[in-house]
Amino acid sequence: MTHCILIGAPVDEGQRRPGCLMGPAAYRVAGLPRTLTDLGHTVEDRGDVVPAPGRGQTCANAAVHHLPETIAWTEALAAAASTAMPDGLPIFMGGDHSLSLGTVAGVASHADAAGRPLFVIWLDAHSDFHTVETTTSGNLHGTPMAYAAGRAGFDPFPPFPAPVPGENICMFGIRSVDPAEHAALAETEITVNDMRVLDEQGIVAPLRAFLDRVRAANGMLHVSLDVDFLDPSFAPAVGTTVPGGTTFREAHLVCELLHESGLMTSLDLVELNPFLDERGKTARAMVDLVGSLMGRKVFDRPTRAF
Ligand SMILES: NC(=[NH2+])NCCC[C@H](N)C(=O)O
Ligand SMILES: [Mn+2]
Ligand SMILES: [Mn+2]
Repeated sequence: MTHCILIGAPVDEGQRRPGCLMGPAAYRVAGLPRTLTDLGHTVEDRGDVVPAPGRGQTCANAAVHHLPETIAWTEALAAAASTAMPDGLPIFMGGDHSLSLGTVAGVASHADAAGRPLFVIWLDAHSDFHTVETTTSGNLHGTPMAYAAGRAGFDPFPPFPAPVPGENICMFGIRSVDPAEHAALAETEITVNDMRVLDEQGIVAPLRAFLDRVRAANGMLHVSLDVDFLDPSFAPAVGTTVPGGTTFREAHLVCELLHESGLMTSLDLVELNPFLDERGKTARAMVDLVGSLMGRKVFDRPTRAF
């Protein structure tokens, strides 16, 4: 039994397709709280985070939009995350992926204070490894992984509290990487399990290899699940669809293995844009995946000893 803390993060400023701000409401309507209580967990809904007004920060990259608002979200969500961590498992209901600038910062400062290493698994079509200086779209939802890894180029932001070492980061499902991200990733120890790796090796071996490392280090594990990790055929409600995503079964297998590991300590659900959905099917698919992440299975089998 886990105490689940729902935190709404209606962030829309990190991209240009309005609608992600409706995400937290869609998760509630699609039955996220009930799914968790049916699995025997307790649920506390802390409502939606409200950021302070933006303070007018600027940067040299003219493409960047909504910088002050995104910094305000980052500060508010980092505070909400570090406050929630000692109380249970925070589940951040987004909101676009720029919300992870804040959630991972808050989780990282908690892990640092607890003296435990933080690991991050990034379930996404994109690497989100731009900085404020390198993004060409100017959409800051393309930057949170670089911020968490401690890349330079985030001057207007608060310094990231305890940068996550590249060895502790695993990207999964990747199939869209911009040239500047590619060059920067090549300089890191980050594991990039792109779709080619998953096509060749399947889900289980690469995921278990990472989870074994988290366990061996007694690490905390932040899971960041972007809707576009999923194939758009069953999860269309996202502004940045990329064909060739994980199938329904592959995505559930990822979630089942994460649950079996018992390692997840915080979760982001990001990029759901209910305005682009078809009768709530993507919201429901995401809620079902959280069910698998939190212990729903078809049959109980003895879990593999890690
Ligand atoms: N969280 C996301 N969906 N990110 C998509 C980023 C796409 C592209 N790399 C950009 O920077 O604009
Ligand atoms: Mn993303
Ligand atoms: Mn993405």
